Amino acid sequence: MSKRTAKAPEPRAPEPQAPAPEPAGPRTALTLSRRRLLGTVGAAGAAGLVVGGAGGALGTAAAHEEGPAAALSSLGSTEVPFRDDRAKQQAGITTPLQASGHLVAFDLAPGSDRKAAAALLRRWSRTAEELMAGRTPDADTGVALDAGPSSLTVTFGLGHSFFDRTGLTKHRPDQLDPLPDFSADALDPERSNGDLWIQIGADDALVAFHALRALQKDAAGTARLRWQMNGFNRTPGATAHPMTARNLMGQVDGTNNPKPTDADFDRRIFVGRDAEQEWMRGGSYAVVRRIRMLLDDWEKRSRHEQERVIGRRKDNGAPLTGGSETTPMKLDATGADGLPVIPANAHARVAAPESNQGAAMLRRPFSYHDGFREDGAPDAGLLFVCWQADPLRAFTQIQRKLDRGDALSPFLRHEASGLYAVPPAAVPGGYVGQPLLEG
Ligand SMILES: C=CC1=C(C)c2cc3[nH]c(cc4nc(cc5[nH]c(cc1n2)c(C)c5CCC(=O)O)C(CCC(=O)O)=C4C)c(C)c3C=C
Ligand SMILES: [Fe+2]
Repeated sequence: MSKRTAKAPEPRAPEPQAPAPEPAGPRTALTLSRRRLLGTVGAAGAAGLVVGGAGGALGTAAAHEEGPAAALSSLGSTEVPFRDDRAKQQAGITTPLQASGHLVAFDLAPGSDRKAAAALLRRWSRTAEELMAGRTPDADTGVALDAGPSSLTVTFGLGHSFFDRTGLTKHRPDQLDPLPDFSADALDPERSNGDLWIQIGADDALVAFHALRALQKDAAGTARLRWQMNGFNRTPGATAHPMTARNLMGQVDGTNNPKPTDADFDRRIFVGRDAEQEWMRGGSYAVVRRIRMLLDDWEKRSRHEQERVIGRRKDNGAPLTGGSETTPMKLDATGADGLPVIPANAHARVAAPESNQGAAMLRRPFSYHDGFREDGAPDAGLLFVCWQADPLRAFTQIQRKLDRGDALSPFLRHEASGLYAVPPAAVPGGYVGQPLLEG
C-alpha cells in the first residue's frame, strides 16, 4: 500500500484529568494510507472523499481530484498503539479521555466454547489493531473511510461468567467475585455484567461508531450483544483553557485521580508480578457503573450548596479550603463556626484515600444522555469506569463508605454494574487473553 507522510500535527493540549499518556498514550501517526489522505474513487463513489480534520472544511464537492493532500489535524491523526513494546497494559486505561465512547458487553452464544472464544478474541484484536492504526477495510461500512485514527482505543475485558462458559473456572481471579449490594443500587440485570466487555473511545464519533459495528460483526455467530451504552466527553480543543473534564452536574471531575508519575501508581492500578493468575499480570480490573444523575433536584440547589456537596468549588475545582484545583484539600481545617470547612459528608472527603486506608482508583468516565424519561427528567449521568489492581480494596471499599452517607449519593442512582478482568496488552502476533485461552 502506498504511504504518504502527513504534516506533523500540532501537539495536543494537555488534559490534566487523565494521566499523561505514558506507555500506552497516543502518538501521532506519521504515515497514513494514501486512501485515507486523498480519498478514493471506489468505495466513496464519484463524489470522492475529503481528508479528515482540516480537509473536512473543504466540503465534499472540492475533493474530486487527487490533489495535494491537506494534513489531518492533530485530532484526526493521533494514533494510540494497540500493542506497544513499552506498554504492558491495554490502551484506553491511561489514555487521555476521548470525546466519544461506547461500552458494550457480549455473552457467548450457546455452543461457543473456549476455542470459539479464543478465535473471537483473535479476530477482535486484529480488528482493533487495524482500526486504531487508522486502517479501514475497503469492504466495510465506509463510515470511517475518510477519517484518521482519531485516538481510537479498543479495550477488552472478561466478566465473571466468561470463565464458567469456557471451562476456565479455575483460572478465574478472586478479584472477579461479584460486587456487594449497595443501598443506592437500582441495578438492571439486563444492562449489567456479561461474559465479554469492550470499551471503545475516540475523538471522533464516526470513528467510534465504526469500531463498534466492526467488532459487533466480528462477534456474529460466537457472541451476542448483551448491552451497550454510549458516552461522551468534552472534545479536545473545545476550550482555550485545557483543564480537567466537567461532568453533567457541572463539576470539575477527575482532579484527584492517581497520576502515572505517582510512585505507587502501577501498584494501585495494575496487577502485580506476583499475582496468582499469571495471565493477569500487568492487567487491571474495570468497574463500570451507569449512574443516573437526578439533575432536576441537583440544579435546584444553590451553587454554595452544590459546592458543599462535593467539597470543591464549581468554577475551578479548587478545594473549599482554598488554593487552585491542584491544591491538596485541608481536611482538618475548621471555619469560624468550628465546623469543618470541607463538610464531613462532602463527596471528595468521603472518597479520598485519607478516609479509606489509602484506597484509590483511576476514574475514567464518559458522560451519557439517553433522552428524557416519562416525567421529563433527563436520562443522563455518568458511565463511571474506574481502574484498579484490586476492586475490593478500591471501588468496593470507597463505594461502601459513600453508601453510608456521602452528600452526593441522594442525587445519584446506580442503574447498571459490571466488573471485568482486563488482561495486559497483546504481544506482537498474539491477541488479548491468549495466555489464558491457550495457557
Ligand atoms: C466508588 C467510587 C466513586 C463513585 C461511584 C463516584 C461517583 C461520582 N463522583 C462524582 C463527582 C466527583 N467525584 C470526585 C472525587 C472523587 N470521587 C471518587 C470516587 C467515586 N466517585 C474519588 C476516589 C474521588 C477523589 C477523592 C479525592 O481523593 O479527593 C470529585 C472531586 C474532584 C475529583 O477529584 O475528581 C467530583 C466532582 C460524580 C458526579 C459521581 C457519580 C455520578
Ligand atoms: Fe466521585
